[in-house]
Amino acid sequence: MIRVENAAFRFREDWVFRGVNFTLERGQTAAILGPNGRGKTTLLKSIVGLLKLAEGRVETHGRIGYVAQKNDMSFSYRVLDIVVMGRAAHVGMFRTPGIEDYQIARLTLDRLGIGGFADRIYTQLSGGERQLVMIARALASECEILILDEPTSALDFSNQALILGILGRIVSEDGLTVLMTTHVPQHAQHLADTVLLMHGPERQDWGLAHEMLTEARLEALYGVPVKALEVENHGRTETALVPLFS
Ligand SMILES: Nc1ncnc2c1ncn2[C@@H]1O[C@H](COP(=O)(O)OP(=O)(O)OP(=O)(O)O)[C@@H](O)[C@H]1O
Repeated sequence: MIRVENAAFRFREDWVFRGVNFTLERGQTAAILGPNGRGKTTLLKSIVGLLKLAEGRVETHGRIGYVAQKNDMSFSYRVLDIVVMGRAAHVGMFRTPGIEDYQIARLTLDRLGIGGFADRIYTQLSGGERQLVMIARALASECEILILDEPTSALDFSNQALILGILGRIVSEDGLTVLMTTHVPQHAQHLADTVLLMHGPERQDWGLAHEMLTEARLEALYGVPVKALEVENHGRTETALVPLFS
């Protein structure tokens, strides 16, 4: 569970956001959308405790796994060792990871379909491959809350589908609570129960995904026309949200 009450943050005198309120229940998924620079990353960092709110409070129940937007690790670690780092909370101080930690790390890589990366050097992977490894590291921590900052931004269509599928599965199978940012309304529509639209420092709209992800609300958010098109997907009728560029 994540509860955010009256949260506000500022860099020097500039408010990034004020009066953010929402409660994300255990086992639910929420997506945060908004134009660049509206404070999505800052809000996530405030929730995981990397930044301190100027006002308000955050309450979380359960271990948090956090996947940051940028993961420019410069050390030439093996992928398996990076994923094992996700086990830190289970390993304890002044101890080294054991066989079970390595087994869990390997199983997590397999679950993401990247078991073959285990012995590769992280810095030699592509941006999308690194993103998958960072998600594996967070999942290996056996977290109860997974917080992801644009988890699909560097991924091709096939890996977007893979990650959306995995996130959907871990919510239904493991009961994880997931909070993610995205610039793709379609991804929010696919995964999220609830959505936070960050318009600007004083305006954030929180509500059920189908109430937030509408043509009118997305047009107001991004300032470009958005069309909701009905499409067939595996026998189901879905709405595809498409921005129109002039
Ligand atoms: N360390 C910092 N010092 C001062 N201002 C900052 C700092 N980090 C971020 N900001 C500013 O805070 C605002 C919010 O940034 P943030 O990265 O949270 O936005 P975002 O919505 O995640 O953007 P994007 O979609 O581009 O990732 C921006 O105006 C940014 O310039």
